[in-house]
Amino acid sequence: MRKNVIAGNWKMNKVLSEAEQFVEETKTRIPSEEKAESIVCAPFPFLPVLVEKAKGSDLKVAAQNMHYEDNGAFTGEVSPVMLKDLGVTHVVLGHSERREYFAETDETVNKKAHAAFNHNLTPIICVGETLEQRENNETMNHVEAQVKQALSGLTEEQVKASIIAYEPIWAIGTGKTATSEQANEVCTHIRNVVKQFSSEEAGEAIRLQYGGSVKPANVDELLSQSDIDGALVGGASLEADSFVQLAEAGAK
Ligand SMILES: O=C(CO)COP(=O)(O)O
Repeated sequence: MRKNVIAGNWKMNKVLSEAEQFVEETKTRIPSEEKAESIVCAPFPFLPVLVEKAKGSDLKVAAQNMHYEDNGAFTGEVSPVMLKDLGVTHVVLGHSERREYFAETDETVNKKAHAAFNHNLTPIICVGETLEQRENNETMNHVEAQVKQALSGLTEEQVKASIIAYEPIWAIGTGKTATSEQANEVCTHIRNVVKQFSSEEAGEAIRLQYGGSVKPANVDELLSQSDIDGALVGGASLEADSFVQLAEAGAK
């Protein structure tokens, strides 16, 4: 049985005091780690404080991006070495907003996935199609190419440990959720792609999240689907009560 993983992606929101308050309010209310994984993906400046605050609880702290090099002349960037040193456990890679606004490519996502594993960080790799691609029936091919390139060169064990978030771009922040059938159809395809690309076992083990206007009212239906093992949540993860409800849904 794959354990659900519920991750709140705060994007560029909150100030430190609000972030601290969120962790204070949620860390004792989320389900135990044996039942579901609960993660907050916070802006870089909050990470050390949040890791410290979440210590001893089941809440994990993730970064929303990182560079693939360990160190060097990359002004403004943050390395996997720095994240690991802080006690961060997961890192979101290739979010569609980074692909669109910050020139993230499948190639850099792949380099970052390798860098994450080199430093014992679990990557949450985002893939998904635009509305135009969906309307042109290109969803499956597009997502398949993104998945194959992101996972290229990883070992079977690394593929098994990866998390892929399927986030149709047209459903992000729009209030338009993919139907649970639409979401599952793509996740099933991703799982089959991983089975062919890596191994049957890796395809069974890898966890696939859905993201795009997930909220407490639709999360149960999405998580009940055969190939959806969690959610990557933007807007509805910003409030403590809503995040706790989502995390609880992951443990059902
Ligand atoms: O991009 C997302 C999570 O990474 C989804 O955002 P929303 O849940 O706000 O649609």
